[in-house]
Amino acid sequence: MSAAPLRNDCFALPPGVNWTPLNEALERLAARLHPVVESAGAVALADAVGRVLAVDAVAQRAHPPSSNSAVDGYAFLGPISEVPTRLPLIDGRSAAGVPYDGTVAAGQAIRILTGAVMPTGTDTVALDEDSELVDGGLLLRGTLKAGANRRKAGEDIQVGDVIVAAGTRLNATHIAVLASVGMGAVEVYRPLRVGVLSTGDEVKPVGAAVSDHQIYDANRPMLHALVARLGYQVVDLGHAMDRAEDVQAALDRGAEQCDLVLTSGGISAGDEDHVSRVLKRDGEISNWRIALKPGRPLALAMYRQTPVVGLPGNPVAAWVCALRFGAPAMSVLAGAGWFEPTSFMVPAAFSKRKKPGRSEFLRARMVQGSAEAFGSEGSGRVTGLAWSDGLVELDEGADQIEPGTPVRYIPYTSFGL
Ligand SMILES: Nc1nc2c(c(=O)[nH]1)N[C@H]1C(S)=C(S)[C@@H](COP(=O)(O)OP(=O)(O)OC[C@H]3O[C@@H](n4cnc5c(N)ncnc54)[C@H](O)[C@@H]3O)O[C@H]1N2
Ligand code: MOO
Repeated sequence: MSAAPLRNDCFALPPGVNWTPLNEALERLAARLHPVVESAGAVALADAVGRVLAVDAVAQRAHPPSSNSAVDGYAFLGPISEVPTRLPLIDGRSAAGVPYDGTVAAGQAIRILTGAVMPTGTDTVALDEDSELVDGGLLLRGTLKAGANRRKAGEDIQVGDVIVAAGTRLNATHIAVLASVGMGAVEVYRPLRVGVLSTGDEVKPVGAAVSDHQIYDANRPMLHALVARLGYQVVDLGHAMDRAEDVQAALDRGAEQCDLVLTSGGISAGDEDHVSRVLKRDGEISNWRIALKPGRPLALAMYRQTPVVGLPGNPVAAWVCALRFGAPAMSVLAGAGWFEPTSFMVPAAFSKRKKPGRSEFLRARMVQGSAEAFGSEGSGRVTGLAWSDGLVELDEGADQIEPGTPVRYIPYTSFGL
């Protein structure tokens, strides 16, 4: 079954909306999107990491499947309330994978190893370290509650439990849970196909011969790496010159091959901003004027039924917008739902005067519990990207930041990186 496409007017702004606060813009975007991928059927667990679960995974087996010992020691019927207590040891033992198939009478004990099934008649285990063996019997000098050191059957997972919910992007921890109940395959969505397009007459691909008036394309490799790391299928739409035909041809390919297209550059109101122009002419574009630095010019458009996120050309602005808007948007389209990145209030290790009335993102990194900010806020300074391990998000109201002022730090890992 194929998923419904987004509506053409899905990014339209209400009349009269001018500068939109960041949080409002994010809420509005979250509300406009829905999943566009369909189930890809079952994939083997070994191939499932990074994929998004399409249906709830329901346990067909309990975990643990039977009561077993958490420790190496001696099993018997508890409790032990009077000390010292002597219990005769029976001949036999229960080991992991080799259960004891007899019954242990009340008042007797049996050797047991970690992970071994509790023999019939036992419910309690004394640790080796708390046990003394005297004349072939077990001598206990401490009391023990009934059930001590025993893991009950099904205490972790019961048959019928939803162990991983639909919409979860599977990581190693989910794989462990699924494997623990023997699920060898899971039903996942097909990966989201994300097109990446660079624009601009001055932009040349890495490897090309360049003159001083030209720059290497940093955004496309950056966005490729980001999209791939987030678990999506990258579709390289290449680079378009500042000509409507070029941009249109690239967007046409994007609309045919992708669920979403990320472009960079050419979206402000300049003479050569052909991305905006083509999207306006042949699609439905909405220039979201977000009260945000960097990343003011963010264009959201529908082009031949395909959403297009027009990122600013400056690499730092493209990065910030791709993370803060792009990553949660792609997550919704891919079936994994919108997310707000986990953030931490930490003391600033820097001073800054900020214009109130807009949100700002600084490239930041944590050093000894405080957030340092990159020395320059220039949106073309790519070195600050690699220097940083996250962003500091300053809200609209913030004005003067001093060392020690609490600021919101968002590690890059919070975006799924
Ligand atoms: N009069 C105004 N001019 C500008 C404004 C404004 O509000 N009024 N905003 C500035 C801001 S902020 C940004 S960000 C840029 C955004 O403009 P575009 O998205 O149209 O981007 P371009 O003009 O095409 O490029 C901006 C900058 O980035 C470089 N670039 C572009 N693509 C790449 C790439 N793939 N790899 C590396 N660098 C790239 C490009 O050479 C420019 O230097 O507009 C400002 N102007
Ligand atoms: O989006 Mo622009 O970079 O604010 O630098």
